Amino acid sequence: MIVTVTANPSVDRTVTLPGPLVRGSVTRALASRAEPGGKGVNVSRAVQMAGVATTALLPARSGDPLLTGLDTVGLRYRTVDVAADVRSNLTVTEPDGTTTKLNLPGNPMSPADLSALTALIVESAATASWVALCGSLPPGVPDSWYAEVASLLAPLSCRVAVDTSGAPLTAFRAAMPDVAVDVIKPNVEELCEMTGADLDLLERSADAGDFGPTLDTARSLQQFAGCAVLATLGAAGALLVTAEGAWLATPPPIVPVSTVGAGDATLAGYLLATLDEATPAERLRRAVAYGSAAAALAGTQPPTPSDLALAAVHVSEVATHAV
Ligand SMILES: O=P(O)(O)OC[C@@]1(O)O[C@H](CO)[C@@H](O)[C@@H]1O
Repeated sequence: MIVTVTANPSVDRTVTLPGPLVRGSVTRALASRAEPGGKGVNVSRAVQMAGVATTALLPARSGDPLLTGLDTVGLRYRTVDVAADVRSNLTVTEPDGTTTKLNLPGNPMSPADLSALTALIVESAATASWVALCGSLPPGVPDSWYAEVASLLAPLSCRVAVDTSGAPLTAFRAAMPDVAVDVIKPNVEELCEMTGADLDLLERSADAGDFGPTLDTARSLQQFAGCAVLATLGAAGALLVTAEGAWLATPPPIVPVSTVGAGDATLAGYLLATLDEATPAERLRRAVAYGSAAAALAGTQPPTPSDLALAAVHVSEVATHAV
């Protein structure tokens, strides 16, 4: 059972444009779609499509359109009943796959609702092999909350994954290595936020085909935090650094349609592969196959196993040096 936590879920509205987005003008859009979203929800949806048991934990009032969406796709969830509607996040996609996202802060969460969500996580974790803590935190939730939850989960037998950004990520970084998790999934910007590495340098090197500085940065985070680091590299793929080694994976060429949820699919692929006791290289292969399959789908759709081009993902073991 993979349990996901989305403290700040969303209804994802995607608008498809016929051409490039022109700021300050009226554009006649081609189509729109609305889907249940939020990072943990997306992870759960991909896990569910793979036929593996999953429960998404989230705050939402009974009857919320997000829950109606989850009922439609048959995703199992447990909620803390809150007063306000779940936020809507807007995505605008252009024909070349350029994806622009406008995310709202979410509704303030009361201390009582937060305590109820924390208790629900601990209760659900008792039967979980993984608990994935995903996404931003709504107003009212302290930035340190993920670290608190991870500490509560530490004595349990479940493994813990963290995928967040901004202030909650900074707070989580400050709590490490005392607060231990099993895997953390930063993108390159987040990797730099966590390590103080020079984003410009990493990006310039990557553009020149040299992932060495990114790998070394991920190694230093892995050594500091003691957990696996699954770092996403956008269209270039992802890398995995563990105590045993480091691997770089590049995806097959795809026609990008919407990158929303690609990172969540990547995490889902990684978690699913661990349930099969796959080697680190194969975990990374599955992660990258999931991420690139998600980017080729419209809106926030989760990929299914039949969407994966596993054999076309190139995985190689690479050397790293701590920085
Ligand atoms: O505002 P957050 O919590 O950082 O991200 C929320 C979000 O952008 O993440 C998912 C894609 O990863 C979307 O379903 C959702 O709209």
